[in-house]
Amino acid sequence: MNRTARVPVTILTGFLGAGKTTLLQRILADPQGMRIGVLVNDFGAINVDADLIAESTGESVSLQNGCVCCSIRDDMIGAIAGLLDREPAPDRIVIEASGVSRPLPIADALDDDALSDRTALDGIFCLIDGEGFGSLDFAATELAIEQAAGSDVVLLNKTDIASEAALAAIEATLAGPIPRLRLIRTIEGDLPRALLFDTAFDRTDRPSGHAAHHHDHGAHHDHDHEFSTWSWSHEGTVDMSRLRSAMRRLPHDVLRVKGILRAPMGGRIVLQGVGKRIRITPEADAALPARSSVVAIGRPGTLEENWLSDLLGPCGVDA
Ligand SMILES: Nc1nc2c(ncn2[C@@H]2O[C@H](COP(=O)(O)OP(=O)(O)OP(=O)(O)O)[C@@H](O)[C@H]2O)c(=O)[nH]1
Repeated sequence: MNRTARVPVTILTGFLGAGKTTLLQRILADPQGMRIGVLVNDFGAINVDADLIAESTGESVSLQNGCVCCSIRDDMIGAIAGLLDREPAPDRIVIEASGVSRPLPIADALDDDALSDRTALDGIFCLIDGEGFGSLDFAATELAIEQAAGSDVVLLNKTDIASEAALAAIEATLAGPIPRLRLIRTIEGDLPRALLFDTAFDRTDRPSGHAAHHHDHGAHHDHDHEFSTWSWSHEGTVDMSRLRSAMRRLPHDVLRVKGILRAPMGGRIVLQGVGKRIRITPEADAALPARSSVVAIGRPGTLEENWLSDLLGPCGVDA
């Protein structure tokens, strides 16, 4: 790509656990000759997503402990500029927003003086969890719809485990607030590359980030009031059966839990929980992580400060 050309930027958004990292891993597993710069934002203190994609790309930046659409917006602008400055520069950039962020303020940030001459917004994709959407509380449903409304295309994901009735209900729910809804049903974010990149979406009917959702950067908007995160970290390995038992006792108020843990026999254990669906996957061939780390996200005030450490502490084997 010509160094003076603007680098296309794709934004992946969608509520917690909808499948953004899975789609990003899919893109990076088959970059089709492109050098892809990646920015991964995790709302919690530990960026599990960054570790999950780290083996696929050397061109990634991770931002955690805040949301790129508001509290760490300036960090995002600096991080994207940093990606563009790398030698060789990326051919395109993919941003995985945190599950609680709105996409339009991220798109607006590309108009910042530091980026406007160097980047061009390509597409905004919103993943929706076809199986879990119906169980979201009111506020989370609203946020997911807002994310979808601010996107070019909705990827109605997890269609392998969602009922046809659930999928049809989601489509009907989105069609109301989003008159020109473009929706594609997917499994693990799988869609043809031609639909993902260089799509030249018509955005004339889309309001700008600020108009779209009264999103005040700064004092009035702060995800800390909407979501809380809890983290647990342990230097040693983790006992699988105790971990399984702990996850059976995961409080219902937890919206999302994920982690990468040190496996006793070497390798790692990937923990993924979205709502009631928990997946614990031993990956014996993966590199042993430096430590075991788990992050959980829920609503403020629903759980004690130390609940995650109390739950997972007994799973730790050695330090
Ligand atoms: N059955 C099924 N599982 C899926 C699909 N897509 C993703 N998953 C699983 O859903 C869980 C969450 O997926 P992620 O890709 O980590 O979701 P995310 O949107 O990046 O999550 P956050 O970054 O925490 O918001 C993981 O266990 C995935 O393997 C799908 O189409 N079908």
